[in-house]
Amino acid sequence: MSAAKPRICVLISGNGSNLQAMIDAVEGGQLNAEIVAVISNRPGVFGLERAEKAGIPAHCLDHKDYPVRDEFDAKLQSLIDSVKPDAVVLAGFMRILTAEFVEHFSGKLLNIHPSLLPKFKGLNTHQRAIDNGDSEHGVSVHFVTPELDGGPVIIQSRVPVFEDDAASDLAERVQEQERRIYPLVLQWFVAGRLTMKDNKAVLDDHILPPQGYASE
Ligand SMILES: Nc1nc2c(c(=O)[nH]1)N[C@@H](CN(C=O)c1ccc(C(=O)N[C@@H](CCC(=O)O)C(=O)O)cc1)CN2
Ligand SMILES: NCC(=O)N[C@@H]1O[C@H](COP(=O)([O-])[O-])[C@@H](O)[C@H]1O
Repeated sequence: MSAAKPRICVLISGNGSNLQAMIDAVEGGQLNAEIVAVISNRPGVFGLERAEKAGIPAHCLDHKDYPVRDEFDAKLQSLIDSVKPDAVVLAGFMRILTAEFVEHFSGKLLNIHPSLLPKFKGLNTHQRAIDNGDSEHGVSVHFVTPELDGGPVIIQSRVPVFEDDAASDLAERVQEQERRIYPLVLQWFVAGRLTMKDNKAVLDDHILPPQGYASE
């Protein structure tokens, strides 16, 4: 009998391009895990269709049904616990999570953020980089902590910003890197090579620098 694979629960809010990269990596053998559930806080998003097409249980927990943030997070936590994940992966998930929720999943809660953290925490990162006149931008994968986008960075990938870039152009360039690095990080995690210790990201027993592992 084959050993059970590490279990990943993915949280989304929209298109699901990062989810699709994970699905493709599982199906292609680059990610040795099982995506056991996809949960969206918004109904009718394409990411839910991607999950259903891949035969993955897809759930919508509409945050609009829970005006109180703590109640939404408690319901979300209970749903996630029911699938017994080894990793909880935020992939375009657009809700700020309460400290209680984050602590409950501490050390196995990851996020991908479309900026070179600590620059541009929060939203609208591509337009902010353009407005700031930056010549370089990128993406960070990090462990999630209660501080919004403040968790220890695991890896970053950089892209150029061109003078005639619109935010959509830059987003496309960044998302090409996202699709490359997130499955890689998840494989590190499910293989037991990546952990969070004392609010630091540790890969193969080496504490990673603030910018994380330097991706080519
Ligand atoms: N406690 C934490 N929660 C979350 C983190 C985190 O690091 N700590 N990462 C974010 C992901 N994220 C950026 O990568 C992010 C998501 C959402 C928001 C935000 O302002 N959300 C608003 C609603 C916005 C909307 O619905 O369009 C809100 O929750 O009120 C900022 C950054 C995930 N959560
Ligand atoms: N603050 C979180 C955030 O902005 N996440 C960003 O949402 C986009 C859509 O993701 P998706 O195509 O995987 O749904 C991605 O670029 C991701 O970095």
